[in-house]
Amino acid sequence: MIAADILIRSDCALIDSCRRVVEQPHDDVDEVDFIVVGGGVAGPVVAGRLSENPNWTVTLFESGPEQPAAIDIPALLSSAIATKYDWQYITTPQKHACLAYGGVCGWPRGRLLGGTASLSGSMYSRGHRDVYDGWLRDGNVGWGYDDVLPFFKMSENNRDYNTEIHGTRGPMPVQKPTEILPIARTLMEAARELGYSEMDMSEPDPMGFSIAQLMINSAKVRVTTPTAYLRPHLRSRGHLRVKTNRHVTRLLVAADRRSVHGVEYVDSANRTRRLMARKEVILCAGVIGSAHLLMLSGIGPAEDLRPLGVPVVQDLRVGHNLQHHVASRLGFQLNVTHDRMLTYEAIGQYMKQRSGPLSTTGGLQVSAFLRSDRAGPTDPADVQLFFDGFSPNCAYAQPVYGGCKATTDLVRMNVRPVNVRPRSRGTIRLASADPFVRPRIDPNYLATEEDADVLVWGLRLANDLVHTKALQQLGATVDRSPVDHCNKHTFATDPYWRCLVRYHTRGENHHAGTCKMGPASDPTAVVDPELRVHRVRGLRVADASVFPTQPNCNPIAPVIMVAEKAAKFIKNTWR
Ligand SMILES: Cc1cc2nc3c(=O)[nH]c(=O)nc-3n(C[C@H](O)[C@H](O)[C@H](O)COP(=O)(O)OP(=O)(O)OC[C@H]3O[C@@H](n4cnc5c(N)ncnc54)[C@H](O)[C@@H]3O)c2cc1C
Repeated sequence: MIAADILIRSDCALIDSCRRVVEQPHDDVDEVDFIVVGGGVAGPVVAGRLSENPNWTVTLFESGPEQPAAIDIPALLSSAIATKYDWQYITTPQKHACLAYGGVCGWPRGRLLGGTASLSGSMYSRGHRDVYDGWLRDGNVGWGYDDVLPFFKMSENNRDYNTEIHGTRGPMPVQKPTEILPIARTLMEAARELGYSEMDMSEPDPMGFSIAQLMINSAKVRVTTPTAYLRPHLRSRGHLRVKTNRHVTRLLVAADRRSVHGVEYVDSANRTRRLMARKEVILCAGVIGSAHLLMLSGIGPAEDLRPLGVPVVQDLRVGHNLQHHVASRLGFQLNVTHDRMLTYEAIGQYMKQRSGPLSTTGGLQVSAFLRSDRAGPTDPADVQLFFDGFSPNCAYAQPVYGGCKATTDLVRMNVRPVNVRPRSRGTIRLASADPFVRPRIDPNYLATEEDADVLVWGLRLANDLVHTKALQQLGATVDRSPVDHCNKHTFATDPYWRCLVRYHTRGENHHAGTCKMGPASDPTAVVDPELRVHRVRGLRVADASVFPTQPNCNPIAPVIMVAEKAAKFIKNTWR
């Protein structure tokens, strides 16, 4: 990755390497209008939009550093996982899942500009319209599908579709890969054989298979929100400041406990500092970070905060309602030799022609939204499928994808069924009043039998896919090598799949819900439908933590939509 980073930085036309944030060692102001905490997906959107008003001063704090430029190369999408750019969270031991790993599953989360999207597959999808209509039914006025659609379109510059549901003038480029790999065509053929049709993953009721649209530009460079919303303005907007390597440790709450007027943070020289906000603080620190900061500041469940000596500002259900898509996987092998190696030639080919092994996301070019046998005939999809493999060897990090061995052997792939409408709910709880002690993350995976059933259905389908004529022509064979704990069951029977999902569980990196949005009448709500923290002035939350129920899709597009709406609310409040 270092070689790729150096080369890519030498080409400013290719990538934003010449407009990267330069770290400022000193902070010279004590007060601004708006403080945005977290430079992941949502933070750059909020900061970028607020700074459109030249009269407002805006500071964005990000705990981690700038993105290394090489992360934007499609095939290196997950290369920062398990590095210093990853918070590397782990769950508490689970009773019903992750059993092959002592009940503990890993949670990669980005600690750098671009946040977790910097580690992501860049897939663009929005989820079923009923998810948003459900938010509206629960009292979130202004959040039904017809209300949120304009905010999806506002951010989108779709280069494949110019229809009424897509935007074509927003800052985020969205398109299918220009070079579709033969394996992606084969997977689509396999899906057709099983009777599935092709869809646009952003339809209001997405169902079927698709060559996924990505947040990628025509130069085959992945685009995250700092690139789209911040970097173009860093030079021209002196009132917008992006401060990397600044970890916010708590909110500054007024003596009457009814308003927030700034933040305390630790800078890269380990100095504790304060910045005051004349107007608002907006938390965009993600499902873990935003909940953690609220609880450290006394906004959270009183019964958890008091024993830790944290004075209670507001007793709100922060950290509850944690939702997480959950997955398992079926491995298979193709009778095809691995030709997608991570070499200097591959880097050269990418730099000169934007082609070759580095230019694509491999098997992740294909995805699917499907109804399992647990879903009703008109229900939203409850299964999403991903395909791992056909990426340069070792471009993915070890802990997530199970080891890395440079090889020219036969290609190995995974089909990954994901339960995207899990019923189980978990918690994030404060473990200490010390801001550097991580909170306790309990996703409570597969607490209901229905959640496991959905994955069992997904594994059966994965097995059927591998046995289609299309994949058999490539000599596909399912990996039956012994799987710890499940060998006592006959392969491909329901007891075997049931064992696999509970032992070889994987969190699917899509988290939500720890600062739930809901009206004042909802005792579990943390923010109101304008994203203001209930009963606390000057404080909003805008990121995946506010989703009352998780969209049944990849969450980056819904997070951007939330951030666009947040900016609109704030502009309306202070105009
Ligand atoms: C491997 C992987 C693949 C994925 N693939 C896809 C995909 O293809 N498509 C898709 O739509 N989604 C994907 N996702 C999910 C997606 O990346 C997340 O849902 C999304 O990034 C959440 O956005 P956010 O703004 O809520 O949080 P984040 O992106 O996590 O941003 C939070 C930011 O806040 C910072 N922060 C936290 N605490 C503090 C603090 N105290 N002070 C200062 N800064 C702080 C963090 O460092 C981080 O930069 C993937 C995730 C992973 C891990």
